Amino acid sequence: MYTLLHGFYKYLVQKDEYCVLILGLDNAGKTTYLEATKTKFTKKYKAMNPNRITTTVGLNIGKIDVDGVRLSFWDLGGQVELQSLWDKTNDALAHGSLHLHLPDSLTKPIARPDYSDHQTSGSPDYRGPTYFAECHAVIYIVDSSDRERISESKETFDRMIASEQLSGVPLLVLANKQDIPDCMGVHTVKPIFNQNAHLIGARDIMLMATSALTGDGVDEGIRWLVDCIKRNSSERLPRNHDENL
Ligand SMILES: Nc1nc2c(ncn2[C@@H]2O[C@H](COP(=O)(O)OP(=O)(O)OP(=O)(O)O)[C@@H](O)[C@H]2O)c(=O)[nH]1
Ligand SMILES: [Mg+2]
Repeated sequence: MYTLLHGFYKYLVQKDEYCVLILGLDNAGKTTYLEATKTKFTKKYKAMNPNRITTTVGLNIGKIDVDGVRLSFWDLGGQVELQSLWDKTNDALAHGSLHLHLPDSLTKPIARPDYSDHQTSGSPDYRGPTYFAECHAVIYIVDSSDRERISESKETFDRMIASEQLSGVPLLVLANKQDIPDCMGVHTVKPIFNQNAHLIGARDIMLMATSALTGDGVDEGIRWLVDCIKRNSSERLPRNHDENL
């Protein structure tokens, strides 16, 4: 009886939880965007001063509730030597199966969602689920003011979407830093990211303008993504999906 009532209570109050990876080159504005998103969707959230945001070595996590679901964001560092972690798991670091020249802080396990359900302790080869396999959507952030690195950003994007583990996952590409005069507008960034469209496959994809610094475009992007995640939820079930309910 208790189990039944508890299950019913959970059904009433528990929100479906989905994970969103925030990726892009270093300096694209990922962490600033995560702060802007938390500010937009969390009442009384005290945003961090953008000047105090430093380059990410490891992972930042943030949660928001929007349109009846909970989104958990994983904001990973974009520096070249950190990109190889995008399709890995923290457990690979913990087991020493990666041999990268990384700062000490990264050779220790970094904070990330609790995957204890999936752990099979004792196996040195255990790799666990990867960020790519576990996420429900990807936000890819582009620095629209950096013409010199736009092709590097596109190449990195192509490598990312070629991953089988991301197939069918909705993608929101953000042409960020639109507040900077003379930045590339959507009409310039879009055709660049539309090249090699065959790699994109069958999935929802949208390119939008945004400024993580002013918050412009944050709301629209997140609401679009939530609609796509909900539509795709029979393919990628929410994290807290309970088959007994
Ligand atoms: N003008 C302007 N500056 C921005 C915007 N978004 C981010 N920045 C600046 O760009 C720089 C890098 O921002 P971060 O958020 O740290 O970039 P990141 O993508 O997280 O970088 P890594 O953690 O190294 O991967 C900072 O100086 C930010 O203030 C924006 O929309 N407009
Ligand atoms: Mg960062």
